[in-house]
Amino acid sequence: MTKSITVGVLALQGGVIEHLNLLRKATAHISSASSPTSTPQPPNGTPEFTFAFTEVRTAPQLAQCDALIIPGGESTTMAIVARRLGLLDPLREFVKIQHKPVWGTCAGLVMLAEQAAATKQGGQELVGGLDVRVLRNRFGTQIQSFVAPLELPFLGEGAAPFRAVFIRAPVVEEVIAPAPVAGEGNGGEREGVEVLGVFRGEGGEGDVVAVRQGNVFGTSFHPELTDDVRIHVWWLGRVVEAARHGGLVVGNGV
Ligand SMILES: NC(=O)CC[C@H](N)C(=O)O
Repeated sequence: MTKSITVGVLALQGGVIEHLNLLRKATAHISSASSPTSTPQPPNGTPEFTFAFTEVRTAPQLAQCDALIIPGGESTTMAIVARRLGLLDPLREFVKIQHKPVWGTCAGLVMLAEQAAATKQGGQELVGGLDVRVLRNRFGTQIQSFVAPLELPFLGEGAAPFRAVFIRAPVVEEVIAPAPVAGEGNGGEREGVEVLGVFRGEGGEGDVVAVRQGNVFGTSFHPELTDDVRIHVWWLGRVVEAARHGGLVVGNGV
């Protein structure tokens, strides 16, 4: 039987439509090579999954979702609106108790961090889920926005660099719970944080701009502002994997 996977984009503020557009475009690339349809297909021709993409503004809408994107925008505003709509605790439950796949871009990455430095006075509320501390606005103000080629090995060996768009972007300044090195267990607890992308600007030592911890993925930059579907395709692949395993994305392998 075909299973429907509902992917939400948190639509309180920020780049919602751009993500929805690229998600729709990405589905064309999820199919197996032998069946050029918009959904993954087993050999007998019945799609294993179909995707539905939807905007999320309320807790009941979130409850319909199998996976969620928190877009770029302004994390302080998003947190205030989420609090008013009673969405903060349902979001925390979605990420940290139900372990559903979640991807945060830019402000979304800030929301998914357990800690944020350079927050506004009095702090800001976060959803959490990634054991990292982010530093907001690492690359300056809006007019200092830039595009730079970024090597992302998780996109495959020899993958062309990704044109990464940085707009008042945060960086991961500290990984609080790193992924264990091969051979070392992590005591059966939740898996650690894998660094999936490092940006090396001029003279810089390298800024961590893409991380994953189990079901939670975060990027400092904005793939939805390009026409490059590769990261959306990769992430939807992880969502399909999670659906096959009944929720949690298992293991650290990418
Ligand atoms: N483009 C963005 O999403 C900017 C993020 C913003 N600086 C924040 O901290 O929320």
